[in-house]
Amino acid sequence: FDQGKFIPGSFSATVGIGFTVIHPIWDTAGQERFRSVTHAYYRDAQALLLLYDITSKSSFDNTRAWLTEIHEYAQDDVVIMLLGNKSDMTSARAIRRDEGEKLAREYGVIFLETSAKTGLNVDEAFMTVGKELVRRSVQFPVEPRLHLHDVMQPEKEPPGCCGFSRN
Ligand SMILES: Nc1nc2c(ncn2[C@@H]2O[C@H](COP(=O)(O)OP(=O)(O)OP(=O)(O)O)[C@@H](O)[C@H]2O)c(=O)[nH]1
Repeated sequence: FDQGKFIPGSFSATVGIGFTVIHPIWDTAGQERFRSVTHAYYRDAQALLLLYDITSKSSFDNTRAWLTEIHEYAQDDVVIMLLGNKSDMTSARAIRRDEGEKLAREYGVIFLETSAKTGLNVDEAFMTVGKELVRRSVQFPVEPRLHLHDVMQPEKEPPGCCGFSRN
């Protein structure tokens, strides 16, 4: 997915294809069988976008399991966004918007309905996550974990004049 839309024909089971905007973006596979692999991807993530398909009840039910698991494994201050994707497929809709909103409220995460096909709310989703990351970094600035003096060697006296000797 690129420039607010998905690229037709470019879909496959994905376990880590990404591109760089500010931070790397990883699209991990949502299937159960990849769950143990995906821990590694999202454990240190600052933001997570969790997508379900509004035409699929099972995909919606699956996001509840993901939200529970993310609470356990992800960083405490991670920004989580729940996205109900395929909102263009109105006639096949299986999950109402208010059901998505309710789930998001339950887990205290941000919610939007998107369409990767038409681009509806795709930019908004990334902008909202970006703004929330900035807001949190201003509100709760993170102490640097590594201090320069921890890694710098103390300056040593040069061994004699000019640092070399002649035989
Ligand atoms: N109409 C419509 N189709 C979409 C939309 N987003 C994705 N699709 C289609 O849905 C199918 C699955 O898309 P993927 O992006 O591979 O789904 P996924 O959940 O990431 O699948 P995995 O890579 O297995 O995790 C593809 O045929 C896409 O073309 C959307 O917003 N609207």
